[in-house]
Amino acid sequence: MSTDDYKRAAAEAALAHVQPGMKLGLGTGSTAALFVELLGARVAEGLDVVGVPTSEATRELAERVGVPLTTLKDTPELDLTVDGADEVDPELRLIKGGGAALLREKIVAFASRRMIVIADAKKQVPTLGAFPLPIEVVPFGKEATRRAVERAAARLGLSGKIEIRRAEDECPIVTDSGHTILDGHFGRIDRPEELAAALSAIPGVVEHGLFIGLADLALIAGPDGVTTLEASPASAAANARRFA
Ligand SMILES: O=C(CO)[C@H](O)[C@H](O)COP(=O)(O)O
Repeated sequence: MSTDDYKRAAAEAALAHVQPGMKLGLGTGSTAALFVELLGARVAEGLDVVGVPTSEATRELAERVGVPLTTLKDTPELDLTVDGADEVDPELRLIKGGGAALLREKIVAFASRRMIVIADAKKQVPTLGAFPLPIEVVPFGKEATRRAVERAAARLGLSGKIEIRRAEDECPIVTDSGHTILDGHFGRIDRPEELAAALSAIPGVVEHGLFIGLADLALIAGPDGVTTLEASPASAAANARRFA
């Protein structure tokens, strides 16, 4: 089976968690796109759900395959978000943002009672950081912000280039919310919580791609089938407290 087959298997497994009447967060990326397509087929068969897309790309896809959409303005609390990830560690901490949608992805995940991550087995890692960490920054002062990120990372013993993500024409890419992405090539992030806090404290950093305490379940598809990883009871309880 190919990686795409595994992505599809993970997306199919997530469909089993969708109940009629649910308000869903719809992730971004190739794996999440497969989920949206499968969801569209179920909607065509009569499934009644509504979704909030985490990017313009997902909005366009959902419209094309017939998934009814809403907004966080009209539907500020969601039942379940299904999204992909660039890396998943054993504690269900994630790196996301390879598709530059991390800001909306995190807002939507945070507005959801549950988040299910769908991924092929290559995304499963013992320690986060081999995938460059996306950091969304305001374009104003981006070089100063890049240097501040570099210093904050160095204080945590992290080195490695921090690069402005560029399109093929060499211009900085622009996210759906009009921001720039920095990619931190840290190699290994031993203390993601500390890095997350340090990044969040930098003016100009809008959001970072460390998703900690958001995922409740990961459905990881590989040669041995789909493996289900669950968040620790403490993490699940912290997630639930968001709506208490
Ligand atoms: O975070 C993301 C987009 O911002 C994606 O979920 C992540 O990049 C995984 O994408 P794919 O399923 O294509 O491997």
